[in-house]
Order: sequence, then structure tokens, then C-alpha cells
Amino acid sequence: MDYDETVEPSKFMADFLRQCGGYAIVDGGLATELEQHGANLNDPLWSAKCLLSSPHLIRRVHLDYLEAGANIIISASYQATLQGFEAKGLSREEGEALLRKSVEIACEARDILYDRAAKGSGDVIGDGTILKHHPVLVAASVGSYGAYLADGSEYSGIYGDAVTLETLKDFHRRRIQVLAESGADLIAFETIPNKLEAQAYAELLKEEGIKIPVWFSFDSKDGTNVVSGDSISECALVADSCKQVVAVGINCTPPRFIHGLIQSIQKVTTKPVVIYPNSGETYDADKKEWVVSTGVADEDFVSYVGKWREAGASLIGGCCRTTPNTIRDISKALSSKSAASTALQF
Ligand SMILES: C[S+](C)CC[C@H](N)C(=O)O
Ligand SMILES: N[C@@H](CCS)C(=O)O
Ligand SMILES: [Zn+2]
Repeated sequence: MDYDETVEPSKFMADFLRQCGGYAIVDGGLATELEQHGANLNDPLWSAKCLLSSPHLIRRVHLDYLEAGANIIISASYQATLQGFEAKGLSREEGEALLRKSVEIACEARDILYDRAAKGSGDVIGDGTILKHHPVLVAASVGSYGAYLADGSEYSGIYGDAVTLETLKDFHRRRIQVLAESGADLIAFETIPNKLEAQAYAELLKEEGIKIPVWFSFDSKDGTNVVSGDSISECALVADSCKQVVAVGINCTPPRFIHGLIQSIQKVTTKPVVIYPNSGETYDADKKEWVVSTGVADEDFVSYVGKWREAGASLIGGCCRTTPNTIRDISKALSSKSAASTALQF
């Protein structure tokens, strides 16, 4: 499903959700799943390192998520930046080619899935639905400036006074232009840690006349504000005012904070809400390792899913340290929930 510039962005997402049966399943953690398969991401490029070293592994993980039931797969461009590639000695052209490649790999995984369906292998996905009726979108990931810093700054959102709106716009401009023309169905602005960066994205989309639909997804560590301390309502309002934004939400945030954040977002926008929390573990940015959190438990991730849907989220998946099994469980939980509510109507 390639985007059509004549289709209103809001209609694009409404149509897609209808095709999916009312809600869509987003994939799970990409970088952390690449690590599960042996990739060493201790590198300034983090998961984008695999675009150079192991594209086949990226394709395999995308396919695993599709088979687990994902309707939206997110490309490996989260930490793929032209500045990051240049620091590795790559030319501007090579960097741009790698950005496009991240989307091509995801599209290849979707093609493999559809080929299997066309050959009538009778495969089932996630919740048991036959492959043929499984709409899939490819989202091009854009991680924050903090992700590029590769020090976990997307979990603080504190960039210092020297980083202005213009700095952020200049940083992201070319990458967004390239990804908008890459063949992706939408751009996923992910793990947005502060309001300034959301404003930079919104202004860039307008200035550059970007037509492709996008979503804005913020991260939080307290359930009230985004990680920088900016209020989620103010951040969601920035997204609400931007025509190209087809969903607003939260990712890479512990599951225990999600319910309240969905409610806060819905107070300020009627756009669809996307949520894809992490496993609830904590990231040690120095060691580039995940550690089990002390305090409130998040282990029962999937049991929250029905409540998030009831609260109004219509795109649901997982972020760091969630796996294809998480996505399969989410898919099953939501399909049995929706079957139960359909049965009640009769
Ligand atoms: C969402 S965090 C786990 C991403 C990783 C970070 N940008 C890094 O490079 O360490
Ligand atoms: N799409 C990215 C988000 C990291 S927070 C990933 O799953 O690796
Ligand atoms: Zn994450």
C-alpha cells in the first residue's frame, strides 16, 4: 500500500485501521531483537550498524514480526543518520543509500510474506488469521537527535541551550527528505524526548512540503511528562496541529505508565493513539545493556493490552526488549477481545 498524495492523511490511517479490523498491531523491538540474534550493537550507529554488517538479519527480524502478526514494521533507520555515517567515513551518497536500504529491507520482508500468501501456503499469522487478509505498512523510523548522540540522551531529552530549534531542523532535514521518498508508507518519529524536537519535526514537514503520513511517538519515565519534563499534553498538541500526523502516542516507556498517558493524549487530540512500550527494563547507556528495574513490576505486559485498547489506543505493539513472542501474544489477546465484544453485540 503505497501512499497516495491525493488521500487526506487522516483518511489514510482511518482506511488502514478499517482494513485491519479496527486496530493495528505494531512490531516489537528491532535493535534488541537483532541483539538476540547475536548482533553486537555497541557502536555509535547502534542498530543502524546492521545496515552495513548484516542486512539479512534485519530482514529476518522484520519477517519474524510479520509472522507474529504485525501490521506495521518499522525500518532500521532509528539511529541511521547522515552525520553518523559520515563519522564512519561514508560519503553523503553512501549514507543516503543506506537510509533507503533500511526501507527496502522492510519492503522485501513484506514481499516475502505476500509471496507466501500468493503461493497459497495456507500459513497463518499471529492471531490465526490467514495471511492473505493481512494488511502491512512499512514505517521509516526517525530516531531523535539524542539517539544520534548514542549516550541514551533519548531517555533524558536534555540537549543543552546550544541545541536550538534550528539546530534540530538542520540535523534532521536531509534524512527526512530521503526517507519521505524511500517508498515507505509513513515515517515513524520515535522516542521523541522533548517538545522542541516535536516542533522541529512539525516545522520541517511543513517547510519541506513532505506529503507522506507520519506519526509522533514520545517517551516518558513518569507517566505524566515526556522524559525531558515537558508535559505530554503540550507535546501531543504539537502533533495535533500538524496535518501529516496520522497518529500520536508513546513508545519505549515502561508498560505501567501507558494507561494514564493514553488518557492524557486523548484529552488534547482526536487523532488515533499509537502505543508500543518497552519491556519495563532499564537501559544502562554506558554499558549499552539492559538491567532489570527494581520497584514496580512490568512483567505482565500482555495483560495490560486489553485495557489500553479499551482506553482508546488503536495501534499497539512493543519497543525495546519486546520480541516476536510479545507481538504474537498481543495479537492473540486483541483478537480474542474483539471476538468477545462482537459476540456480545448479538
Ligand atoms: C532507545 S535506547 C535503548 C537507544 C540506544 C542509544 N541511542 C544508544 O546508542 O545507546
Ligand atoms: N524502532 C526502534 C526504536 C528504539 S527506541 C527499535 O525498535 O529498535
Ligand atoms: Zn525502544
